[in-house]
Amino acid sequence: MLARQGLGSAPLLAQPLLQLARRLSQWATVDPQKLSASNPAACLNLVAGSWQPSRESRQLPDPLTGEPFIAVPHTQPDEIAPFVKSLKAVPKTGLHNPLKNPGRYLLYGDVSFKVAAEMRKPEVEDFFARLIQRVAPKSYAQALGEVRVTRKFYENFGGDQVRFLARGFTNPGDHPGQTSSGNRWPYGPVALITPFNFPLEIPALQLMGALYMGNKPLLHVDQRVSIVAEQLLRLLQHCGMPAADVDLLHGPGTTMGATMREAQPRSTLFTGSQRVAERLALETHGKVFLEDAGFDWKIMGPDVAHLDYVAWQCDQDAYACSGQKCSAQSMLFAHSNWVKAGLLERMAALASTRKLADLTVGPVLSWSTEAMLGHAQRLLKIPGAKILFGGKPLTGHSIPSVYGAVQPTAVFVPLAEALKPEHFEAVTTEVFGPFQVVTEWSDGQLPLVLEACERMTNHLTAAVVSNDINFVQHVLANTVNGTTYAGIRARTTGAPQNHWFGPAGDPRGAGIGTPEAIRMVWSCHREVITDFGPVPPSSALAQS
Ligand SMILES: NC(=O)c1ccc[n+]([C@@H]2O[C@H](COP(=O)([O-])OP(=O)(O)OC[C@H]3O[C@@H](n4cnc5c(N)ncnc54)[C@H](O)[C@@H]3O)[C@@H](O)[C@H]2O)c1
Repeated sequence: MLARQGLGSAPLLAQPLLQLARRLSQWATVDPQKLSASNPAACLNLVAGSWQPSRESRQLPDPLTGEPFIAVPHTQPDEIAPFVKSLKAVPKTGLHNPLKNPGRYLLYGDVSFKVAAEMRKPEVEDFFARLIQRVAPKSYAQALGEVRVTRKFYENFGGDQVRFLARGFTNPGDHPGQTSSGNRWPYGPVALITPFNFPLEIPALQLMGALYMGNKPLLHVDQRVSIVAEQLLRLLQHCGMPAADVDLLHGPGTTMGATMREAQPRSTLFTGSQRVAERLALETHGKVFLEDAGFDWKIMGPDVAHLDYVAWQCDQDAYACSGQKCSAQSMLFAHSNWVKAGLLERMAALASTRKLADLTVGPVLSWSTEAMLGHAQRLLKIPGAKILFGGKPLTGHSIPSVYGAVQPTAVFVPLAEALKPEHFEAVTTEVFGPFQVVTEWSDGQLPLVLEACERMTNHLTAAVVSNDINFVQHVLANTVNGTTYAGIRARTTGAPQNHWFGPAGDPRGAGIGTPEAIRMVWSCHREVITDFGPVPPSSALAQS
């Protein structure tokens, strides 16, 4: 019942229209509206251009009702040989590079154009938004936002834009006939691993970057949501992508790990937890780009303005998608002027309007209810700590117990206590759910706030909320987060496709979304020095 309510929060397209769209487009193999225990979906692996089942399937529970509704291949390590063979067959020079098969740059410009056109159709947009909602429940607005950002990315790389990604440069040489040129070269066989929280956007943007630059990726998406990536691949094939350009491995992460150990991809992009990131960094001997944990902070300066807007942005940043964004606001440093102005009460009021019925709060896929409430209790042992709002389980639902369900929660911890070594680790632990830590600072305490930022280990997104240019510049000058928003409208979440998104301060840090991110993650620099002569006379040759 809840599932129906949540998913029905946007106007439903008439069923006949959806069916017509499905018939016309001829690529989708599931109907997100109809997925249920009596009508389960079945996923398939893709290897060397062919869709294949695995020996066993895993029955995934509907995150809102617990009913099994999707059978996904549970590929085991003794079934990975075809994936290893497929990746090993790829040369280091890739499927294309600036000197080989350049027509494929144009092919991918064309594929991107067609995918964008498909995604512009209301029924296709709705298809992906609802499929996302079924496996990673979030409000319709959030799911639709994910689809639209993805579509805009495809729009950005239509036409000649893929070819321009591989743009190089030349420098004059030392003598006639010599020039040097820098080229963007692919790695060839590569791996791409993505988590559950953005089932369409993260796989789509990183996958295309890999393909655009001439690599052949082995894609693995968290098994609980990989049905979305499979449907995306079917759409890509429909729009002209050669079927053998990508392999898709459904199954446990450990099977992907085993495949990588055997196939030895020449580069890997991993998005997910810090635990798995560090493991892969060791296993790949450092040949990995990382988008890992996000413990994201927001510092509010002394200048209070636009209280309603700023409170709304805080609520969005901390609790949209039930806090399951790597960019979610994990810690808020509010200047006492904001606290006096009533910011925290407004945030509490906004959080109280979130409800399961429209999925503005919903299941948490990687933290249980007990773990989140246990973490709150741990924080409450810190002197002066208190619950500002939330801190209780959601009630009246059928979310299976493997998933978490808590109210949007904020725990206040005094700044001086948060900084103590015995508390700092707990205070700065990323809870991947609707959970944030709030603290307050006063005039003269900015060095303590900046000390907290200096001691944190992850530097993904950050926000400096102020229109005081000197204050903003001081905070920016003394922090490193890779995606930092500054100004009274600063946020931590909602990265669109028009700017770089990724961590900083770690040489393994990856990026997503922009031409620079694609070039950095999915290609390497190759310098070619041409030296065709004329050759100087023998009399001019001196030994050195
Ligand atoms: N920095 C970013 O851009 C970004 C974006 C989204 C999520 N995240 C982070 O992801 C985390 C949430 O996701 P999670 O906890 O489900 O991540 P996770 O690390 O458990 O899983 C991520 C992916 O890794 C795979 N995996 C697991 N073990 C593996 C192994 N041994 N070898 C190869 N692959 C393996 C999983 O199947 C999944 O596809 C949060 O910490 C969040 O901040 C980061």
